[in-house]
Amino acid sequence: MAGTKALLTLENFINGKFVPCNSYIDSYDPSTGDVYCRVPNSGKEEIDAAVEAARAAFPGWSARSPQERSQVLHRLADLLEQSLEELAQAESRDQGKTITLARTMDIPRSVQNFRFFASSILHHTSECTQMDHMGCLHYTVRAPVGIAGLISPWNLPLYLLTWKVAPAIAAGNTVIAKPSELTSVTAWMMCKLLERAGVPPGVVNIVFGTGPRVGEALVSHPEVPLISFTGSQPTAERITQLSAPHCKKLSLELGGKNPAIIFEDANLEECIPTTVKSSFANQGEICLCTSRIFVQKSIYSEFLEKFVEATRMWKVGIPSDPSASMGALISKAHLEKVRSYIKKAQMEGAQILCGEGVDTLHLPHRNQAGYFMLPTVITDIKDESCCMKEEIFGPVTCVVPFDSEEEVIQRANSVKYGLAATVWSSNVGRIHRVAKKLQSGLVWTNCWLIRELNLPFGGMKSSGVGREGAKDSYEFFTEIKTITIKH
Ligand SMILES: NC(=O)c1ccc[n+]([C@@H]2O[C@H](COP(=O)([O-])OP(=O)(O)OC[C@H]3O[C@@H](n4cnc5c(N)ncnc54)[C@H](O)[C@@H]3O)[C@@H](O)[C@H]2O)c1
Ligand SMILES: N/C(=C\C=C\C=O)C(=O)O
Repeated sequence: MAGTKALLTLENFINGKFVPCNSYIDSYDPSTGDVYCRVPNSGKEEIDAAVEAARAAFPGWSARSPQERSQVLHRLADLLEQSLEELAQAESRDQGKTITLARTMDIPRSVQNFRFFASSILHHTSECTQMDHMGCLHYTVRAPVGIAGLISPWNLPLYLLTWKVAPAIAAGNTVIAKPSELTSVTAWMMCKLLERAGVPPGVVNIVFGTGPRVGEALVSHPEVPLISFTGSQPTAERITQLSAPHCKKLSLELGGKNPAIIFEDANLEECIPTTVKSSFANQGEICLCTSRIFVQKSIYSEFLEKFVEATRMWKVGIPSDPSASMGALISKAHLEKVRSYIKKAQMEGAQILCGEGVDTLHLPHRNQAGYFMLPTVITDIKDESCCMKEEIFGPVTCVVPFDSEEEVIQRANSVKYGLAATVWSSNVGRIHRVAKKLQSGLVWTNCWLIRELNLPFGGMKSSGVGREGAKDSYEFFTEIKTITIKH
């Protein structure tokens, strides 16, 4: 345990109050490797207190009209926006991402999440059917489920936490959220704004700590009927097991092994910079990042040369450097895991064209122990290699050639995941055909990560269960009832 002097110390937020914890976990600054923060190491006791608060707050909050709840969400969005710079600095320091990404993506999107659900909650309708021959009218009503358990990962901390909190409370639930123990700071900062936004005590409770301890206490609690989880597939398996005895409602947003398919008629001027970004944005730590690039044979050499050149321009720097394209990875353990994949690829005879082990990374003296690595491009690798099958979740991408449309679809689909794919071609017919055949919850063609929040977001196969979005999140965070009136 590090000395506690000058360390930022977080507290749980339960029933509208900050509450200290009996024990704490060290949290590291990824750019230096130094401990800089203490995160509550909560457990069952804290979950019990949060459940009590959420239970007490539920009748009042769920009885408010959608318009009243919407106003509260709008106020929270405004307050987050007023703190944008402070939140961006904190997110960048806590996660290792560049300040530019935190300023332009993470925090603006967190604001947008509240604004979006504040608006969408006002526009849902229900179904009604007539059965005149029986003298009956049938209709549906929806009601909030109750206490929602929300578990989020470390890669887009406030972005993904608010993507769950906003629809859950908009629909009238009360929530207990557990952010990743590796990146808890911005969630704690948001708690400071809740009272001013008009969120009543107990509506949003945030309990910090590790997955096995506080995460499992939340998932196992019999009074939490619903769990919305974003994270890895092995954790999802555990959550599914723990939820099964209670028949909980589950939403699981998991990992990916996302292909980019580049046909010979692709516009390479747009495709190359976008594919560098889709491979290495946020250090490759986005579930939607490209990690398998299939390039049609006739343009393979040209693509590879230009792609490697563009990757070498992708600057790795300290997170606070506004000119950096990539910061530090989340942890020492994760850095080692990512590096181990590169070693395995080398042992299998693959070629590392740039990055780790090939180029030299220059860092300021005080960042030498930070968790940095260069964006790395692997080629001459078999589809069966673990680098082509498993989620690496780091700045590593593999480039391989293909001959035909049919072949590339089969190869792209040959992994257990099915989250996001990109397809590059100027042939509209082909784009529609290929997009339809890919086993992927999301397909971006001639672009990447353009989000339309109204539409379903999520993966198929081992990438998850359920979808998030305006209608999908509303349906998940409510229970439907069919009522029949005989007249
Ligand atoms: N599909 C998506 O939308 C999406 C988005 C972001 C990240 N991800 C995935 O998340 C993973 C990276 O995030 P991670 O390493 O934080 O994932 P993780 O599964 O290790 O942790 C995610 C969250 O679950 C908690 N947790 C861990 N063990 C738990 C347990 N036994 N019970 C309850 N909670 C537990 C963690 O503390 C954390 O809050 C990658 O696989 C990535 O693809 C998916
Ligand atoms: N859930 C979303 C993104 C997930 C990214 C994973 O790392 C979103 O954009 O809504």
